[in-house]
Amino acid sequence: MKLLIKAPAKINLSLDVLYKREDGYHEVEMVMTTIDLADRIELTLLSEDVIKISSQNRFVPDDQRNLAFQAAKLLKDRYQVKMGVQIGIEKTIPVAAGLAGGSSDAAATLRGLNKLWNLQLSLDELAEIGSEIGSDVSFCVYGGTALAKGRGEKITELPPPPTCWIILAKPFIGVSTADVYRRLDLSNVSHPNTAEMIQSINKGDFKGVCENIGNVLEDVTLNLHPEVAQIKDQMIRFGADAVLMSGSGPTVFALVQHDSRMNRIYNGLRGFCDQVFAVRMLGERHSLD
Ligand SMILES: C[C@](O)(CO)[C@H](O)COP(=O)(O)OP(=O)(O)OC[C@H]1O[C@@H](n2ccc(N)nc2=O)[C@H](O)[C@@H]1O
Ligand SMILES: Nc1ncnc2c1ncn2[C@@H]1O[C@H](COP(=O)(O)OP(=O)(O)OP(=O)(O)O)[C@@H](O)[C@H]1O
Repeated sequence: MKLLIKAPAKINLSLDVLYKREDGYHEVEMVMTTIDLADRIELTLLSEDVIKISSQNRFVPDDQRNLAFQAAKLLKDRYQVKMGVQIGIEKTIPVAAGLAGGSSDAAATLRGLNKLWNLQLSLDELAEIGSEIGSDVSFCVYGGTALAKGRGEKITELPPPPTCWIILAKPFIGVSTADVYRRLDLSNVSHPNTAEMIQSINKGDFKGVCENIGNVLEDVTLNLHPEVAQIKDQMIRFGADAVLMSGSGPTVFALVQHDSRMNRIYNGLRGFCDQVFAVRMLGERHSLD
């Protein structure tokens, strides 16, 4: 038996850090949404008690360091599953880019194995298990649009944001999330207005969404990698309605409603960056069927 599951990337429409916690993590408030840029996970049921993993991408570990492997191991141990699985990962989401690629692969593996191993767990139960793998995994289990609190694992569903294009531009660098959080100086940040962002989404107010996007991690990565600021400037010059870095970066995204401007930004950035994508938001949550 074989299952093919999509693992979509996320962007952070807003990312606020409230304080550093005693456990070393940061207490966050983030508005996140899934986008139509996805890895493909192929799960094949094995009768032997083993987890095998493979990926063509040389930046993706093909052993227990892979977050999808960790997801399978966690489910297997917790529910004493005696069957095995072969996990094949076809990567489209850029790696170490602020788009939660590894987290989404792990979340898709949880959703898929729930079916393949007939575990009959709810999305809430899968999200709780996912939180043990990484802070973004719970959100990726649900997908759609949500407010994420705690260290990222406390999820409240939001309606889909107003329709627009998302143009993603990834510079020729990767970023370590732990390093960016470590360098964050909370005495010197300008906090996004999360409540206004949520209100704008609830009202379907595109202008409000554009006015309230913000990410406290952006300046940290911008200082480390000035090319991120250059990409932002170019997107604004080409007519973006709003521009922000996603997560800990370095990927930058533009929101734009007009097709002609989308084309201008997309064509203007191609060649200048490592990878450029023009995609839509997915809007809806994942279902378990
Ligand atoms: C930047 C974001 O991607 C935004 O969505 C997330 O906050 C990070 O999510 P993630 O990559 O799944 O994070 P994890 O794998 O749990 O943590 C990586 C490292 O980031 C730091 N970290 C992460 C989340 C958080 N709320 N506070 C932190 O300080 C910790 O040093 C941790 O060791
Ligand atoms: N399935 C996977 N896909 C990609 N990277 C993975 C995977 N599993 C583990 N990794 C490791 O995780 C690191 C971060 O990769 P990932 O693409 O998840 O970063 P990210 O998009 O910045 O994550 P986030 O936005 O959640 O902080 C990679 O350098 C890689 O070594």
